[in-house]
Amino acid sequence: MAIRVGFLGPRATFTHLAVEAYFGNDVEQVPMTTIPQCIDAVADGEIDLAVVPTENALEGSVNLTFDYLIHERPLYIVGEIVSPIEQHFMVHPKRRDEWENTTRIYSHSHAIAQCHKFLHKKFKGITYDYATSTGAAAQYVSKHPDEPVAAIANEMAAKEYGLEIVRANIHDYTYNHTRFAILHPSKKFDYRSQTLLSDKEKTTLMVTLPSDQSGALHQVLSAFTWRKLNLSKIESRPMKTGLGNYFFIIDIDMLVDEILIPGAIAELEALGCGVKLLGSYEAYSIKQSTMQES
Ligand SMILES: O=C(O)C(=O)C[C@]1(C(=O)O)C=C[C@@H](O)C=C1
Repeated sequence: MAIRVGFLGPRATFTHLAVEAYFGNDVEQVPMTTIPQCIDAVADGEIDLAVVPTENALEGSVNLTFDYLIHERPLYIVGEIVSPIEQHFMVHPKRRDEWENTTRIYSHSHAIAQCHKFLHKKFKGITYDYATSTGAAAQYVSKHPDEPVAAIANEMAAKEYGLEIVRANIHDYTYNHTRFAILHPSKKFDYRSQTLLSDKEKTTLMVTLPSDQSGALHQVLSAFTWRKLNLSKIESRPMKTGLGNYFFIIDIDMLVDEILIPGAIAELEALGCGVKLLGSYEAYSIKQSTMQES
């Protein structure tokens, strides 16, 4: 039976592109409407793996993903896909010649945030509507040919939903990439991409600090520093238990070994920190596509 992979759908989202690039035709693709639905489905065993966005180079973390994983349904990260993101402005073909009269722009909040410079210049004061994904926005535009609405989405979405790209590559900065996590209920899932090569090994930890202890974060960092463990990310998120209560997501640039990472974790625990392993996995990168700016 094929592996079932859920992802933030519908078809032709960036998450879907990441799934296609990593898994090819090997798996059964299961589009879901929201990130929590993807996480619930894998936690409940309805699918084997879920692929969800975690971080964008221009807009930062996808907070919903980490918040839902930390507070609601704990799962492990068993792999990571890093994909280039090219945002295009698209309308229904009926509105091809009047696209500049658009009065409503529809997309995922992250996609809109990645294109603020273009939107500010071309559509100052316009209304934005937030969709569950860029693909959902494109699907909506295709079903409402008479509304003066445009979507921001990728090239696959324009093809899938029969839309016309009237401005390509509208994201504010050329280096625009998003990370996607592959999630599973246990620490390891035996699958290797046949199409992409792994280019990095990572371990992600969640760390809570002991309350009211001066220099605690400094001590946490030094547990990694003196072991020469390279950190590629440290980010704080609210615990949702009170103002000023935060946890940290820390990415270490290596797989869990027998000595260094267990030693750092033991040191943090001795300091009174809470430490949880969120995953130890390989990261894979997708190459840039070829669409040029119009
Ligand atoms: O809406 C999509 O197409 C998604 O896959 C989600 C998402 C995100 O959550 O950041 C993924 C990549 C882009 O950065 C924009 C949107």
